[in-house]
Amino acid sequence: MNYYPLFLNLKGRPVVVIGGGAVAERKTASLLRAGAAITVISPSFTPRLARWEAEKRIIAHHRPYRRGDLDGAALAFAATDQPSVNEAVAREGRRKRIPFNLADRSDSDGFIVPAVFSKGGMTIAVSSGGKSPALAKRIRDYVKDNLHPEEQRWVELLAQIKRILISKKVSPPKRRAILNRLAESDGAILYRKGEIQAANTLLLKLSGLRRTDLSLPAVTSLENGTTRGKGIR
Ligand SMILES: C[C@@]1(CC(=O)O)C2=NC(=C\c3[nH]c(c(CCC(=O)O)c3CC(=O)O)Cc3[nH]c(c(CC(=O)O)c3CCC(=O)O)/C=C3\N/C(=C\2)[C@@H](CCC(=O)O)[C@]3(C)CC(=O)O)/[C@H]1CCC(=O)O
Ligand SMILES: NC(=O)c1ccc[n+]([C@@H]2O[C@H](COP(=O)([O-])OP(=O)(O)OC[C@H]3O[C@@H](n4cnc5c(N)ncnc54)[C@H](O)[C@@H]3O)[C@@H](O)[C@H]2O)c1
Repeated sequence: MNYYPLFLNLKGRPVVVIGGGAVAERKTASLLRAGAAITVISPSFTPRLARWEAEKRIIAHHRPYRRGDLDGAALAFAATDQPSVNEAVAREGRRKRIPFNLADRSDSDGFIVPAVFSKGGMTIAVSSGGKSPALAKRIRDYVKDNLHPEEQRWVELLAQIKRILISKKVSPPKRRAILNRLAESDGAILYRKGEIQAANTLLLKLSGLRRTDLSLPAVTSLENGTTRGKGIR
């Protein structure tokens, strides 16, 4: 199945999780990271879910799912060990046009959740489309292990440059060309090796910006990290 990948802003949005076991706990953990307003409904809860309830990080209803539980939800997750209950949640989602996730199906007509790694401004999401979640997890771990911390600084730097180019009203095609050139360059590798001067020269050359344009905190903060040298001036 070719699912459509996207990144949702769930900050403050109501999300319902049906089930209180290991899988519900994992889905809830990632929903908490996204800042969703989470209600978990289940007769039993893992210790971690119970702790989140005690800490008021989630709302918990200690009872089985019943029709109507999805009312007002932006998203719903069915993660019980009862296929008939999960299917009932899906039916309610379909009827009310609330996107739903079925944890016990690999060919869901709802949405599926990828294996995710997120740090700094970069998120890596890997999906096998339901074929092998274990493999998606392994590939995510491989990318994670090979993503150098300097890459995360590089993202911040490119974000700064993008904002400067927009504020200077550089035309969109020119902006795109500059930012693609920078993303494809060896800049991150040079910073990683501590070759700050060479990296700065490359960055200024490719961006077409002047040194004075880049006297921004996120850029100069390169001086404070693992890299040595004088940073950008
Ligand atoms: C990525 C991750 C995200 C998350 O859940 O947060 C996720 N599963 C993870 C782990 C994992 N899941 C399973 C194993 C055991 C090994 C294996 O089976 O491979 C492991 C590995 C482990 O536990 O170590 C078993 C399993 N999973 C599903 C079924 C039903 C079925 O296949 O029929 C069964 C059989 C149940 C049974 O045997 O009864 C179904 C789904 N699991 C998905 C996502 C969606 C597809 C994503 C995709 O393919 O891209 C989908 C379709 C629906 C959904 O849940 O969204 C998360 C990584 C967590 C992390 O980040 O570390
Ligand atoms: N998607 C995945 O990543 C993945 C991974 C492993 C297993 N699974 C599937 O997900 C299911 C759940 O896995 P688990 O390890 O969390 O199981 P679990 O046994 O730890 O938890 C099941 C939870 O469902 C709750 N529940 C049972 N009936 C309910 C009802 N009527 N209303 C609300 N909650 C109810 C139980 O109280 C319990 O909290 C498995 O049966 C399996 O099919 C999915």
